[in-house]
Amino acid sequence: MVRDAPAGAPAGGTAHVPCNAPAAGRNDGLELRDLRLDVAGRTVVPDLSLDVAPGDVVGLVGPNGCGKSTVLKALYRALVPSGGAVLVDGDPLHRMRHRDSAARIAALPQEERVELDFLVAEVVRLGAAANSRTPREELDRAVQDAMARAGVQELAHRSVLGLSGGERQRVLIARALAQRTPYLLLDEPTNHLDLRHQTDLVRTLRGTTTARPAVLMALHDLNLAAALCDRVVVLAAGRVVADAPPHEALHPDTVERVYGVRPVSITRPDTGTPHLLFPITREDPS
Ligand SMILES: Nc1ncnc2c1ncn2[C@@H]1O[C@H](COP(=O)(O)OP(=O)(O)OP(=O)(O)O)[C@@H](O)[C@H]1O
Repeated sequence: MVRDAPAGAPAGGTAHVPCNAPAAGRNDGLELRDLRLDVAGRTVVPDLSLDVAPGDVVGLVGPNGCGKSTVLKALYRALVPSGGAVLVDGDPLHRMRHRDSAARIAALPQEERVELDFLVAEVVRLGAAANSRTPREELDRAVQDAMARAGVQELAHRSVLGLSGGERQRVLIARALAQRTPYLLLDEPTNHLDLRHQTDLVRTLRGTTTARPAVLMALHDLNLAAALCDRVVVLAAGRVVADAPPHEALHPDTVERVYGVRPVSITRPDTGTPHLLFPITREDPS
């Protein structure tokens, strides 16, 4: 893997504190154009194009090893593409200074290790400070607001080293939100989260606001993807198999083709929306 530079601290935008507007004043979204991504001498993503419109919540799903995290790493600049380009509101991401891209894109990497003996509030502040476009007098408010949205206010004065897996994940989500960027990348954001905190995260990401950040996130739970996302992109072996609204992208035929498991689609009695059931049984289905 070619490393571009430290990924930088993550961040995001909030319902109460609007995310910062695009630096160039344009609002074209995130555009991945003919992206080729090589990892350890192997092409993991041969030729990928997709868009994330401002304010959209887009899910990236697919089997283990299909390239979800690799795509996100290229977008948060932990990996330099071997071909193609990423445009952020019309500007080439990989030609920007890191301080400029940190004002536009925040990230929650997968399973990030936190090894420094920092207090929770200090970690969240790293996210707020990573965005040079946030005025200094706004930093405290960005930190408090992000901690409230991620439900970590009571942990503010605890060391991150002593937290449970789910608590640590929420702190890293708060750090991403505190960056107040117009684009937010999340790699498996519900990892380690219990049911209530998963529900809270859905509310946080879907909160009604005109300044909501656009989100691109890798997810394993297809029903969560359907509930959360405006669009779902299904990847298989680094290629886009479907890119459509959830009920279309997650059609049982597509799921079976990509995962080798056929779900049953039912209609949820409470919401009237489709819900996939998977045949996990003790019987051998063959
Ligand atoms: N550091 C590395 N060295 C060698 N191969 C790597 C490295 N990182 C990723 N890969 C390979 O790249 C491919 C894509 O990995 P990636 O992490 O993007 O998959 P993913 O879709 O996010 O998978 P998962 O659902 O398991 O998280 C996999 O085959 C993986 O083994």
